[in-house]
Amino acid sequence: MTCNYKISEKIGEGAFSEVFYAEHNASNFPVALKKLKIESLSEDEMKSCLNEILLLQKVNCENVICCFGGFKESNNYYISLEYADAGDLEGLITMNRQNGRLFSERSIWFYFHQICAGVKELHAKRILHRDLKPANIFLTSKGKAKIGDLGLSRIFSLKTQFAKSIVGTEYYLAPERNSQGGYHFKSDIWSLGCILYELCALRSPFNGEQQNAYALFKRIETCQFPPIPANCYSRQLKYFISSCLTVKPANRPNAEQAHLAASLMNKKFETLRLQYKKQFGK
Ligand SMILES: Nc1ncnc2c1ncn2[C@@H]1O[C@H](COP(=O)(O)OP(=O)(O)OP(=O)(O)O)[C@@H](O)[C@H]1O
Repeated sequence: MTCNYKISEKIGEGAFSEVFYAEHNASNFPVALKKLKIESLSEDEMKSCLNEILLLQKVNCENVICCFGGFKESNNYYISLEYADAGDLEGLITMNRQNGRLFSERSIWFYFHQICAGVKELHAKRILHRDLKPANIFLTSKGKAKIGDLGLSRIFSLKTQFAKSIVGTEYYLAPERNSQGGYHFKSDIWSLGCILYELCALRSPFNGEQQNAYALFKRIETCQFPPIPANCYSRQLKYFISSCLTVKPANRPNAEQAHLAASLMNKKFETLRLQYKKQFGK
């Protein structure tokens, strides 16, 4: 695949890539083109990267950013991804925090059940995300939430962990990541719990004021987090958070169970909304 895209402005940058908005030459179809900083990859990492792209192309789910493929051009390697035109969940959470506005429970389940659908699909394909967090949940103007930045995080994980220990954003890591337990499917479920908590509290559960890495690991290991705002959210929502944020991975739900429960809650709140609209006309 050669470069069939008109590349426009840079829309973002990560530790190992720059991302550009681009349009397919023939169809004008918009994509996010991720240009990998190849110099930061060894030959083996590059090989894993290519394998990963093949794997990602097999994922077909409306709640996961689609990977169209990769190509090399003039010593640069690009990955072509579905373009999300409405920012990411972190941006939305920040906006609510700045405006002093909480998400309604209906919006929380609306986004969260979609995120669970994406994780369910990845886990069904035996793919771990490893870096689920609001910044990696992309949004579209049609109201879709899509999990992005996956797969590559597997290759970059060691390097990224190093990068993150510098900037200190390990708030979403499961306790077993800090021990011999290693990372597995239930670690992604822990991260789901962190995201659900953050949608309610507008801050991550383990993001304490002025804490060092040791204090953070301790809080994660002992599962200490402040309660979500009182009297705003249902018992089921609080239960969902605590079942994901459980130190023993075996006690957390799997992705299928999480998706089922979140979809039922979404349906319940959507029905309530429709009933309200019928009664009051708004
Ligand atoms: N599919 C996409 N659609 C729209 N914007 C995107 C897409 N993918 C990435 N971006 C934008 O590009 C930015 C950088 O993304 P990238 O994946 O390179 O790095 P990151 O995930 O932010 O950081 P790091 O890789 O260091 O963890 C994102 O924050 C986002 O603004």
